[in-house]
This record gives sequence, structure tokens and C-alpha cells, in this order.
Amino acid sequence: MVTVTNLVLTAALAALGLASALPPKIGTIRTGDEKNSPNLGSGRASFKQVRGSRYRFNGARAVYKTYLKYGVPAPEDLVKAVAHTDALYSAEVKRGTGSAAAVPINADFDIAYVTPVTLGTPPQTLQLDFDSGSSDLWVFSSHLPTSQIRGQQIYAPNKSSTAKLLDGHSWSITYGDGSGSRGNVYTDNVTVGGLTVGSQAIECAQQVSSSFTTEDHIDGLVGLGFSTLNTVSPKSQLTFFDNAKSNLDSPVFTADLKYKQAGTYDFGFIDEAKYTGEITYVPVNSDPGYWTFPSSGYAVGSGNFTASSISGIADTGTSLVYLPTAIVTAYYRQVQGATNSRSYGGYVFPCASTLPTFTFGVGAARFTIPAAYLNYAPVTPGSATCFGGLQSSSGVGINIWGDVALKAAFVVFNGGNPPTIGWAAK
Ligand SMILES: CSc1ccc(CNCCO)cc1
Repeated sequence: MVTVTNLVLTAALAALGLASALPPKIGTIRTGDEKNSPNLGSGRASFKQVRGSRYRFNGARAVYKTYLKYGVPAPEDLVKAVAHTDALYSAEVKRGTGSAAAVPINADFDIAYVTPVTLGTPPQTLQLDFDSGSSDLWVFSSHLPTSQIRGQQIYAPNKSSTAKLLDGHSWSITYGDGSGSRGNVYTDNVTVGGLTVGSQAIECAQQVSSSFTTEDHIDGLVGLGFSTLNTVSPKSQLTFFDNAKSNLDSPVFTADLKYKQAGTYDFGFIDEAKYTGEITYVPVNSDPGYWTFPSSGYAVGSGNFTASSISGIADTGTSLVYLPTAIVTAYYRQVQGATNSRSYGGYVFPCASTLPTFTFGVGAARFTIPAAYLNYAPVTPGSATCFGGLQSSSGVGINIWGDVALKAAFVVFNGGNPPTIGWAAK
């Protein structure tokens, strides 16, 4: 509560221009922004100052600092106000955040990314695929036949003192690529990058499809879609993010996926050092449960930008980009030797072909996917024929902005009300 005296004092200081003499709030100087700062010649530099993402303005404390700066005894009620607001913020500071690596499962091309997750007591660490295109947290478990396990780490609830069976509950999921799994359900502590959720539903696999058995670097998935998609029955369960949300500094998680190197998933805060420029936010339609957002159009290589509203989902659990056939054919018309191969199940081309970039719009912002990301991988190891990172969505039934697009940007999944998604360059 700021009294009239203080307002007069502050106004007086402002009138004298002294208030502006207060040191500017210097937050973290964004590394990487140097390139965006004007070049002032040798020996000089200018950096854009930004507030740390955890900055909380405290008015009472700001006025109190003015009194201290000019040696004016602070009135009693101001001292009380500072103590009161500090107490409020200290409670908030205890809220959570998390940050964990997203590591490609294959050195040669980015099939998927896994993140270490600890489950139970004592902690059991599994490498899980964070998937914003689904909403089940399921793991390879001690309930699987050993014939279906090929090197994956497993979660054994009977070895965790904090595991509790969710009696009478089961789950079964089938993904767009035909893979799937099913099993029973426990609750236990789950920690991602320092952020812990107690009593998180952990869906223990009793059966997995062959593609999961052979994918030995993935020990399960963490669904980051909306909880409406969760398959647990008879009572569906909340995702890790939905359970964590109320304890996060901010109801967000961010994806900073990278090309052939580890990136990060952050929970509860936006790391200003991970992007450049501004974040462009657009609305999300969370029905039926995907992060569905409108893209504003596209361009192939250096061609003109075609304005066109494209509704699609941001899906960290899908490797490639799937868009309407008209867009995809326009792209591959620019690729020497490209064909839509029935035998390989999509657009392929000679690996030596020169590929154009692909640019997509989010609002007024433009994001360009480098050609290297779009020359996804040889159709078989060592083949001279390569599979495209951009494919048609006609067989999928939904447009998907998978990892090939996501790793060209810094993406904010805002789980606030209403939900939005933000895209920034990096
Ligand atoms: C067999 S490896 C595998 C990894 C992730 C998924 C789920 N992602 C698809 C849609 O989000 C399926 C299979």
C-alpha cells in the first residue's frame, strides 16, 4: 500500500528526472542477441537488456529503494508494505520449474528425442519420448513378457515404495503410425529436470507392438497433449504437465528441439536465451486434445509466400511434417528426381539432390526449415535414395508439424486459459 507522501516524493523525483536516474532493471543479457545488436564499431557493443523470465515487479520495494537511495527515512507503512509483498513473492518463488535434455535417439537422423525421467522410490530412470501429440505417460515395465523387451529400461512398480496400483484401471493406445501398447496403471512420483509430480499415473505396459520392441532407445512416452486424449479407463488420468501446472511459475512448457543434437524441454518458464526476436502467439483449439493451431501460409525456397490458413497440430512425437498434398507437390516440383513412391510410402529423391528450404507462417512471423532438415534420411541404410522430411497429410487425415518443423523454432506450449502456442526464431 503506497501512501500519498510516497507518491508526491516519487512524482517529485520523476519531475526532476531523478527517478529515471535509478539504475535500469538489468535482466539477463540474452546470449546470441549480440548478433541482433547494432554494430557500433570496434571496442563498443550494445546489448538488448531483458528482464529475467522470473522477474516479479514489487512496487513497494521499488519506492522503498528510492527512499534508501536518497537517504530519506521510509515511513512505517511503507516498511510494512515491503515486508508484506516480499512474503507474497517468497511463497511464489517456491513454485516449480523444470528443464531437461531432449536427445536424438539416433546419431544419423532425428527419428525421435528422449528425455531422462525418474520414477518412484528409489528413483528408476527411463528415457522417455515427450509427445505433444498424445496424452498417456506409459513405460516399458516389469509386467511385459521378456520377449517384447529388447534393451529398453523398465519401470518395476514392485521395487518402488511409493508406487500404488490404480486398481481396476487399464489403458490401450494406438498411434497414427500403427504402433501401440496397453497395460495396467500405477501412481508414483515422477521427476523431469528437477520438477516432481507426486501420484502421477504411470501406465505400465503389459504388451507393446513390435515397432516399440525394436525401437530400443525409447523406454516409453510422456504425453503432453491435452488430458482429454488420455486412454486410461474407467477413469481417465491427467498428463504430467496438467498435474504440474498449478505448481509452475507459469503454466507453460517449451520445446527447443535441435537438428542432430540435444535440445531441451523446459517447464514453467520461458528461457529468453533460447530464442531471438519476439514470440508470436496464436490461438490453440484443444478439441479433441491436440495442440491445434493455424499456420498463415508457406513458401518453397525463395518463391513467393502463399497466404493460406493451414490448421495443424504441433507434435513433438512425430518425426516429419505432414501437409496438404497441394503444398507438398509444389515443394517436390522443385526437387530434381523426386517421386511419390508407393513402395517407400512417400516422396523420395536422389540423396544428392539439391533441396529448397520450406518456409511456414505463424501470424506475421515466418519460419524457414533448412534443406538439410528436409533431406531426412536414406530409405534404407546406405541407399542413394532419400526420404523427404515433408510428406502429404492426405493419408493421415490431419496436418502435423512434427520435429522437422519444430526444430527450426523455439516453441511455447501455453497451457493457460485459453491455451495458445508461441513460435520464435532461434
Ligand atoms: C515406435 S517409436 C514411436 C514413438 C512415438 C510414437 C508416438 N508419436 C506419434 C504421434 O504423436 C509412436 C511410435
